[in-house]
Amino acid sequence: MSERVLHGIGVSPGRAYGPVVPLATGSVAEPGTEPAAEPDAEVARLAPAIDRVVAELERRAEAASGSAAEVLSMTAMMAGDPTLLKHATERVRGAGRGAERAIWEAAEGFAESLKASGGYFAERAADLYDVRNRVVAELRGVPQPGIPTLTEPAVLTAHDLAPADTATLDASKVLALVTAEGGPTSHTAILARSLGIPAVVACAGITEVAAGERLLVDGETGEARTGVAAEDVPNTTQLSTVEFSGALVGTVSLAANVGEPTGARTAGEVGARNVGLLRTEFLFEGRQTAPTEDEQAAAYDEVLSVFPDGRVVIRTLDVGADKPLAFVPLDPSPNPALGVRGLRIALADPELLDVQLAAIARVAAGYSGELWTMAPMVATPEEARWFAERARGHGLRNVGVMIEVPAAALHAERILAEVDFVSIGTNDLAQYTFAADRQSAGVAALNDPWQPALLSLISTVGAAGRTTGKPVGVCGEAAADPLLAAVLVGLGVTSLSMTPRALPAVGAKLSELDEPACARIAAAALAAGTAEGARTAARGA
Ligand SMILES: C=C(OP(=O)(O)O)C(=O)O
Ligand SMILES: [Mg+2]
Repeated sequence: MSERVLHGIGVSPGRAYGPVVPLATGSVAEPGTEPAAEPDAEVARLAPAIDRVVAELERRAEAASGSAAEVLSMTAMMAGDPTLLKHATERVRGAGRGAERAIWEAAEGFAESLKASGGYFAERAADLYDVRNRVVAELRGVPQPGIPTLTEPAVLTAHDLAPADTATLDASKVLALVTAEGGPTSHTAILARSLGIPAVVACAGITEVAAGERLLVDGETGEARTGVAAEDVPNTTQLSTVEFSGALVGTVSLAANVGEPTGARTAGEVGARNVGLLRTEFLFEGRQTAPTEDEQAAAYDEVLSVFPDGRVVIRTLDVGADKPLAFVPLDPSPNPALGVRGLRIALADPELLDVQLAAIARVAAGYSGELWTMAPMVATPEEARWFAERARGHGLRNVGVMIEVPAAALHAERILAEVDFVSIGTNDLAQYTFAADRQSAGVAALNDPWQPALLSLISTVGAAGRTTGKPVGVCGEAAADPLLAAVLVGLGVTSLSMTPRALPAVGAKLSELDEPACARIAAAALAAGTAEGARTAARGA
């Protein structure tokens, strides 16, 4: 077992160790150029094969959610683009190609022009090759390519991953992804980050690593190492629970994001002792009437019982025109992210909020830990005061708001004068800062939490926390990136809440660092001009 280090670009943080399963997806044999005997018959085969591919991709999009669904819908649109069929048809009629060869060449032509455009467009070429391979498989009457069902946890390696494959990965079995192609804004990278799977792209030589060989992958440094014996694997990759010893972690509280009671149990199993964000939408969605105070109290109690001595931050309802509820009358908004959502619903009709606050106050009274309550989508100090008065009126203490609108970040100090704490939602703060829909893969690079402008706003909020002596949390996806977590601490953030599976890696990273180190790393990232530059500068510092 020789030790070899392969270098790529780390695009989704975390370390993993396990056996390699190479993917042969995409390796559809190239069709020959022999002339078609009956051009009309060949042309007639094209449209139905393309339609079946579009249908399959749409089916997968419906089964997926979030950015995975978005990516799959985009690929389905690419497949259904009439120009693809038109160019393939021309190749049958003009050059006498068979249907398989015709679609192959038509897709190749498009892929070449995408590659020539560079950047984001070049990375879409992988999507187009996936479409091509699927259509060829359909024409041959064989199953469309896809990821095999994994029987044990494995590191998946591939030349490149098709979005349709990445989107349907079983995150519980895939330890890490390593591809020879791709870039930081490729779909593989976007989806791996959203699934919390460590990933390395542009890793030359990875396809030569044999099936079954053990690979140690670092999604932050971009290293993939072969020949490492299990007993030599650094501790962090073996952590199954949140354990850390360093001084810094003691001063920064780490917590889990939870979206429902089963999520609370999973968080408890990996050792989380606090919940920094309990999303309460699960109680309200898919029903005809609002949940009663009793129903809500029972659900909150179930979550609290997993963290008897911890701190749980409950966020009040955060829905809007994008996720309408049967019992909340809302005007259909042409631009739902900018419409009536989050606290704005409560401002228009406080009844729903009052029932929720009453339920929270009831469980707070019997809870042995600390229960904090916060409101989403707050834009002004006035709104923060309105919420705080209402929550305190129900007897709640520790009342805060989320900072996810740039206006709130800019006036964080005035907001902190009204409430006991704030928690930064970096997912929405990025979306509103860059005017870039967080659901849209097409603008994912702008929603990169390393963007220096986003870091500037977080720094304003961190400074406000230091001035007022009040806690500043981060509960967006940014907190789950170990190096970025260090930046956030350096910017003045005092608690980090994240998907439970990220806790061991973030805990391990912070335990290596002290406050001056975090401050240095943060200063380096803040001074950078681009997200990539901020990553590189932070790593260097
Ligand atoms: C944590 C956040 O809230 P959500 O993802 O639920 O909008 C956020 O916006 O960063
Ligand atoms: Mg949000």
